[in-house]
Amino acid sequence: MHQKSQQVCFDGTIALYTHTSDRCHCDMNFSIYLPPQAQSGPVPVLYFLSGLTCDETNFTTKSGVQQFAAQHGLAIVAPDTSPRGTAVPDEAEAWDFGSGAGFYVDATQTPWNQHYNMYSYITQELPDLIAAHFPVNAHRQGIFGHSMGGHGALVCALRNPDKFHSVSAFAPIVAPSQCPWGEKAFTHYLGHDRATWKAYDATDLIQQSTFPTQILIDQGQADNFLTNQLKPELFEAACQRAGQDIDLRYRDGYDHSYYFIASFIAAHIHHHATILNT
Ligand SMILES: N[C@@H](CCC(=O)N[C@@H](CS)C(=O)NCC(=O)O)C(=O)O
Repeated sequence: MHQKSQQVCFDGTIALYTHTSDRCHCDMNFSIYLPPQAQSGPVPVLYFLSGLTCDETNFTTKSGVQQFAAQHGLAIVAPDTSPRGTAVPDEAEAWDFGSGAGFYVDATQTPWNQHYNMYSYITQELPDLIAAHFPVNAHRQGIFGHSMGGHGALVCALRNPDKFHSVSAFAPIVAPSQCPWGEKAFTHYLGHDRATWKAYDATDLIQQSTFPTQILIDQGQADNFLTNQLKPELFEAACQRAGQDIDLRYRDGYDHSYYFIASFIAAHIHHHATILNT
């Protein structure tokens, strides 16, 4: 593991790292914010999964999360959104598939299956690496994300409630099997058999088992992707059928951007801190 940069921020540190991933068979990048409380002992850790076209720096530089992570004493880890590198297959002309669009699945189809193993990277390899090298309490982990990363956060949490105790999302893709972004990605990564998609679809998963703590979702009503890609109403209805506690907040006038995320990041950090710090 190699540290590429480190800077002081709100009396903690924000750093960028690269490491060789066993699961993705390439070098992977992540950022980690350690709050000031980490100087005197392990702190809870919150994973943030970004959306299409992003890398490990979008959330770190645009959301303003550090101020609130410092207040509540949470470490924040933001990984890249896909494997990358000259040996990693990509579709250079597509921004919604390949590099920057790993969709947080373990691909089963060639040529994607060798490197595009983001699900097991996020749920196993990365938390193990973070726990081994940083002052975090691996028994107090949460996860959240934006858009494709909101989908990733919901799936990772719903499938691993023993590992992730809190979950929230900004403008998540809640039903990837029922939207163009998800159908394109899943067809290539997972193949044409839609039965295999269910393990990566939050709206399917919530009908099998609920999550022990409330799911918080913020969604801008001026988001260009709301009606044809994100469809939060599908997840909300499935949660109601399953008896899942969900707080879906529609935000008048907000779009899909990091300005929207920055506007509501404080409430998301508070949500996670309330669960992880008790
Ligand atoms: N490239 C797309 C937009 C992609 C997009 O909105 N990506 C979101 C996540 S789904 C994002 O976070 N982009 C990076 C950024 O705003 O920093 C377009 O031109 O319509």
